[in-house]
This record gives sequence, C-alpha cells and structure tokens, in this order.
Amino acid sequence: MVKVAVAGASGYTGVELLRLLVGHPQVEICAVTSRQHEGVQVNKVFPSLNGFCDLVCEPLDVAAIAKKADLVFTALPHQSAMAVVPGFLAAGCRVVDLSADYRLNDQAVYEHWYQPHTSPELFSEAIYGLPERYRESIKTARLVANPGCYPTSVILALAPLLEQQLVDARSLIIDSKSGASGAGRGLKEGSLFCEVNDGFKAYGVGNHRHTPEIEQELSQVAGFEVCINFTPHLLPVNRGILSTCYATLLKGQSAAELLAFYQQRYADEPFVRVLPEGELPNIAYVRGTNFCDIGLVVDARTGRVIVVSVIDNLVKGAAGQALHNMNLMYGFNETHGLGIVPTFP
Ligand SMILES: NC(=O)C1=CN([C@@H]2O[C@H](COP(=O)(O)OP(=O)(O)OC[C@H]3O[C@@H](n4cnc5c(N)ncnc54)[C@H](OP(=O)(O)O)[C@@H]3O)[C@@H](O)[C@H]2O)C=CC1
Ligand SMILES: CC(=O)N[C@@H](CCC(=O)OP(=O)(O)O)C(=O)O
Repeated sequence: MVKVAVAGASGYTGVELLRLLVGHPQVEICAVTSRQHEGVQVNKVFPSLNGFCDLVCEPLDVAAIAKKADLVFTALPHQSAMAVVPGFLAAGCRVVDLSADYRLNDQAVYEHWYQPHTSPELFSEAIYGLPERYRESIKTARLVANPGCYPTSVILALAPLLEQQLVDARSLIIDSKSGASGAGRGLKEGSLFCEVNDGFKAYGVGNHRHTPEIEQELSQVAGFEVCINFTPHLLPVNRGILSTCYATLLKGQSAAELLAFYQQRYADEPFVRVLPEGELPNIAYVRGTNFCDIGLVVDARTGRVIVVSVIDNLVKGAAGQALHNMNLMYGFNETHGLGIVPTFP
C-alpha cells in the first residue's frame, strides 16, 4: 500500500483525484488539505464522496503531511505549489505536481510566462509526466510535473506526425476548446454561469501560458525548435477539451497511411484510442475517464492534415494522468484506479 496525500483537496482536480484514488486497490489516502475548509470532512465539502472518503481537511503543513505520506499530489495553483514541493522532497516524499511550476525546463521561459521561480534547481530533476513519452523516466522520478490539460491533448495529437517527420513543423495551428472546470473552483467573474453558459469565446489568443509548454514538448519530439499558433476557447460545458490541430503534409500521405502510423505509435498505450478512418472524436465519449481519443482527416485541396483529439480535462488532463504517473512510480498495473467506462449520455 502506498500512502498518499492530496494537497488542494477542495479544488476540482483535488476532488477528482479523490474520486479515482478511493477505487485504487493499492492506495491509502492519509491526508487531504484545504485552508478554507480546515477541520471539515472532505465529504462535507463534496457530498459526492459520501461513503468513500471522510478525512478531515487539514492545513498545508509540509512536515505534518510528510510524516504520514509516501507520495503527495500537489493539486495547487502554480506559485503555491513551488512553495511546498521542495519541502516535501526534502522530507523524503515523492511528488506529483499538477501545477505548471515544474513543467518547463528553462527558468527564463518560466519567468517570462509566469512569475519568478523559487526552486529552479528542481527543473532538471522534474520529469514531464506524459506517460506516452516519458514512461521509463517517470518510473524512478522523485518529482513528476503533471502536464497541462491543453498540452496533453495537443502533444498526443501531433507527436506521431512530428516523430515521423510527416509535416512541416512551422505550419502548426492549434485550436482548443475547454470546459469551464479547466479554470478551477475558485470564485472568478469569468466562471459565473451567465458568463459561460450560452456563449463561446476565444481567450489568451497569441499569449496563453500553455504555448511554451506545448512548444517545449513538440520541439523535443521534432528535434528542433517548433513555434505554434495556439488559440484556446471556453466551452459552455463542465468538462472536456477538444483540440483541432492543422499541419501541412510534407509527402502527401493519405488519411489511411497516417492513421496506420497513429495505430502503431499508440498500440501499447492503454489510454489512447485512435479512431478508424471516417470517425472523429467527441468529448462526450471520454467523460470521466483517462482516455484520449484521436481522429484525423486529410484535406487534399490544402495539403493539410487536421487532427482532432479529445480528453476530459480533469482526468487525462489532470487527476487521471497524475494517478497513471503514480502507478508507474510504484510499479503498479498502469490501469489500476482508471479502468472506467465513460459516462454517456
Ligand atoms: N482544472 C483543470 O482542468 C486542471 C488544472 N490543473 C492545475 O492543477 C492545479 C489545481 O487546479 P484546480 O483543482 O482546477 O484548482 P482549484 O482552484 O479548483 O483548487 C485549488 C486548490 O488549492 C488550494 N489552494 C489554493 N491556493 C492555495 C495556497 N496558496 N496554499 C495552499 N492551498 C491553496 C485550494 O483550497 P483552499 O483555498 O481551501 O486552500 C484548492 O483546494 C492548478 O495548478 C491547475 O492549474 C492542471 C490541469 C487541468
Ligand atoms: C478553461 C480554463 O480557464 N483553462 C485554464 C487552463 C487549465 C489549467 O489548469 O492549466 P494548468 O494545468 O497549466 O494550470 C486556463 O486557460 O488557464
């Protein structure tokens, strides 16, 4: 049994972690934290957990939590995560950090897109927690930087094309749409019902902070620096991300040929489902699960391939991927705690 703590249990990714962890046969949840709900049982904060988890929320006291936990999931906002992650590591815990604080490997790039960093010395140690690319390094990592939700959907969609050098890496245009839970549970005007429901908008155009994360990882795949256009949109749904990725083909492959590459690339991946020719994914068919569904079309008129991927932002985009990483770190079956069929309708 591995003893795990969830720091930030009163947030959306925190409650999603608890939902998945309570069904994991090799995990004991030993602590949950929240400042606003200190002293309150977490199932009072989220009645969905009634009968599954009744731990009392405690303050984020690094020493006290490190005494109980082998692994800590830090489901905290960026900047708050870096305030505690070094302490957990120093106390002997392993950490899966769901924030953006350790995803970028260049301090200057991080500080350009975020704010000053207080533990950049950990950048070289942190492993980017995308199992489909870094499975072996994750197994022995002390610190896993769980990928961002948009980057997860985009990297999985485009990596096979770049790995095989099938597209012009300067031609990448990415349009992503996210449900409102991507913005977290904190109170903000932009997350109010009337601001999100019945509307649809682009935001962060040309300057969203996931741009350097996507570029870093696609550059790793391509072997040279990749520069993208990335436009996120806010969808009036609770969960789900759909990314539409456009790239110019170099050798005019057909959709069938490209899909064969994707099938081969992801053949052994338990959570990537490549759809047959003629089918495109829908966020409704991955809801609540760790799946990433991918489909594609070739537009012969423009010579471009259009790849569409979907994930649940709270699962493959956050808590599910974090749990997958934990399974790798402890040598557990990769699908334990994640063998869920999507809820539809
Ligand atoms: N939502 C999503 O789809 C995704 C989110 N992420 C990332 O995961 C992290 C968590 O996101 P999410 O769950 O959505 O966020 P929420 O805002 O829903 O939750 C944040 C949690 O952190 C706690 N918290 C906030 N500030 C502090 C602080 N200074 N010190 C200690 N605890 C704090 C909050 O509880 P309290 O205020 O009670 O202490 C709450 O439990 C973020 O970094 C986010 O960007 C990553 C991928 C997807
Ligand atoms: C809809 C929405 O607001 N989404 C968030 C991104 C989600 C997220 O949590 O990003 P990190 O994992 O990098 O923290 C945003 O655009 O900032």
